[in-house]
Amino acid sequence: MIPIAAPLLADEEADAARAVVLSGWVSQGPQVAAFEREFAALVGAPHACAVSNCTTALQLALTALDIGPGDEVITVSHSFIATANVIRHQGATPVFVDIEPETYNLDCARLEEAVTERTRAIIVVHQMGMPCDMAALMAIARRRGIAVIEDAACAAGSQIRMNGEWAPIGAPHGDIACFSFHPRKVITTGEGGMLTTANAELDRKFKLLRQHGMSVPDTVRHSSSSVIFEEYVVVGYNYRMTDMQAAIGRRQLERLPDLVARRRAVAARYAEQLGNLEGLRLPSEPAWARSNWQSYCVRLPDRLDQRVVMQHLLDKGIATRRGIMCAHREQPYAGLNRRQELRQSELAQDRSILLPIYAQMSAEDSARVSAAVRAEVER
Ligand SMILES: C[C@H]1O[C@H](OP(=O)(O)OP(=O)(O)OC[C@H]2O[C@@H](n3cnc4c(=O)[nH]c(N)nc43)[C@H](O)[C@@H]2O)[C@@H](O)[C@@H](O)[C@@H]1N
Ligand SMILES: O=C(O)CCC(=O)C(=O)O
Repeated sequence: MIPIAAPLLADEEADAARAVVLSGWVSQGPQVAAFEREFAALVGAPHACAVSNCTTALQLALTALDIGPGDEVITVSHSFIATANVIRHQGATPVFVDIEPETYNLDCARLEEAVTERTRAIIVVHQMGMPCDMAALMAIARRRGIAVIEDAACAAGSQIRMNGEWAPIGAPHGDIACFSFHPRKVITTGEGGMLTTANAELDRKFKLLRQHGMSVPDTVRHSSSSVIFEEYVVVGYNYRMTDMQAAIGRRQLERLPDLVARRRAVAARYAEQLGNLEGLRLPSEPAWARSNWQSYCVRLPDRLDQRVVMQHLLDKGIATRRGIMCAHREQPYAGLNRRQELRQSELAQDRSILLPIYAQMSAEDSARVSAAVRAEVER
């Protein structure tokens, strides 16, 4: 069976987790602090804050920006449902903008028509690891005074060229970037997330909010020679990452450049093997983007039925997924007023499929997938 995805975890990660277990300190502690420092350095961000997953990272981002009832947050419907859910959980209103079919990312040409005087933030998704056009987006956001949160759940290791310079996603290019370390992502800690920002005050808020609003962290009190009484200065959450997870994350970070290089090689093989198929549209990078290829999404010819193609591939032992879901088609969002048609989002969900891609995928396996796709298209 060729899976849709597979994390690359080995002895290094197992040994790192074992060492933490045997150390006796397993909750958020020195490993989390080191993981934050190393992640910040890798993406070129002044600050990083580790949390339990990317969904809680997005929630903290909105909370730190004081987004709540009466506020509107612009995002895409075409994303994993957590992107919309975090807006709803704040009591704010998600406003969906359509995507551009080439990158599956927010169509910046459709952005301004969705802005109102209530728009407080944009959650822009770097979908499947492909950077969104941040130059175009930030020009609009800055002009209109709207905060920008990057949902970089899939985008650790992706790069964008801004003002002539290549930079990792997460620098950040908006106000806050949020990452996921779910096993379906390029690097994993089982569950896990990270917020990066250049704003020290926002970082201070994230670190307070993730740990119950506690004024002096338990780690500090634990190693203090004088008695300290902590206070609880805001209504916080428990969104901590454990030291076992962080220790695994540190080993995964060391692998990140190699993991991305290997995924890029798999994507290049797909492009070569599937490039000349009539009616099949392959993903491609704009000149200013380098994807980590978290997912490889192909748009099927209109005459093919997505589910039938997926079943034929599964019958041959090849797992796929349908195009990224659209939140506006799910029950919790069915009654939401829509400000624009989401035609490209719906077409992307209904007419695309995600092919298997992971760092350790053999050339033989990607050739098998390509041959199976070719058979469907030429059927
Ligand atoms: C591109 C999108 O990818 C993912 O969406 P998706 O539709 O592929 O998600 P799901 O179908 O729920 O996929 C999760 C899959 O991720 C794999 N997976 C999940 N957890 C594990 C794991 O621990 N080990 C291994 N080996 N594989 C794991 C399984 O194949 C599982 O089916 C999500 O991560 C989205 O957030 C993302 N936008
Ligand atoms: O639950 C999932 O499938 C993905 C969610 C995720 O990536 C996260 O919250 O970190």
